[in-house]
Amino acid sequence: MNGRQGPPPAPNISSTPRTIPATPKIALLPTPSLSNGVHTNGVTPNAVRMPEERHIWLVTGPAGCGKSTVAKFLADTLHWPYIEGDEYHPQANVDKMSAGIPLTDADRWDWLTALREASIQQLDGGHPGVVLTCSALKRKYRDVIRVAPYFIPNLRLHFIYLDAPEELLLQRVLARKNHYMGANMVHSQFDILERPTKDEVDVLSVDVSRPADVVMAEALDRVLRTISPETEPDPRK
Ligand SMILES: Nc1ncnc2c1ncn2[C@@H]1O[C@H](COP(=O)(O)OP(=O)(O)O)[C@@H](O)[C@H]1O
Ligand SMILES: O=C(O)[C@H](O)[C@@H](O)[C@H](O)[C@H](O)COP(=O)(O)O
Repeated sequence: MNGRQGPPPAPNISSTPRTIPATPKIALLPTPSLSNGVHTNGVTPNAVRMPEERHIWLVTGPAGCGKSTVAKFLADTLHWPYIEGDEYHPQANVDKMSAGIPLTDADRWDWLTALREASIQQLDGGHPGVVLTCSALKRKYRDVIRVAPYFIPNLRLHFIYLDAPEELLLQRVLARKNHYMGANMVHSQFDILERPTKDEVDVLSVDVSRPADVVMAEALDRVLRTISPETEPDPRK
């Protein structure tokens, strides 16, 4: 985010074959039988109308992995709101990080719930999806965000984990200026990092040791492949 040395080049996505979903639509579900099995002289209840799926895409990984870079690109391309996690820290957290002191679990809980609530608010406002950045270094932090579907019907939560070795991210943070996260914080993040495990099936992992345009194009492609089923015409209509 702040202090980036100019944005990386926009990726070449002209070959991306998928259609970008626009606004949420209402899906018609098959007409159900009444729960007591009674059919009313051939008259069936009106089709049940359910909102189509909505999405939170959470871009995760340690400082310098490219969360802001990738998330802004996804949000711009999909025309979805973008929530920059760094902007939701209370001042006390920012002061701590600026002084090179790693946050504790206790420092992070309110921040994580604030990010979850901000995402829900955007979806409540009518957006079909939202892109959020948050390092979400531990599984239990990701689990805080995983509560979101409790509050929003038909919400699907997805993580994009931006994967790169510590030495590479250290170089990127060293080159980044004017950000409260100094390079001295990178090691502490890797110290506590719990990489998403295979059973976290809502996580896509992207290798970010490649150039930014390649990374952004791959992230977009994988997002579109994940959400595209509901953009295809519903054969029941
Ligand atoms: N794939 C990449 N290759 C090279 N530099 C990158 C890449 N992705 C991001 N950067 C640069 O690395 C720095 C950190 O990226 P940023 O998006 O701020 O990461 P984060 O939000 O995860 O801390 C920025 O200067 C950014 O321009
Ligand atoms: O751009 C960055 O350097 C990171 O995104 C960074 O700002 C940070 O990771 C968190 O906002 C702090 O919280 P954590 O210590 O939980 O990562």
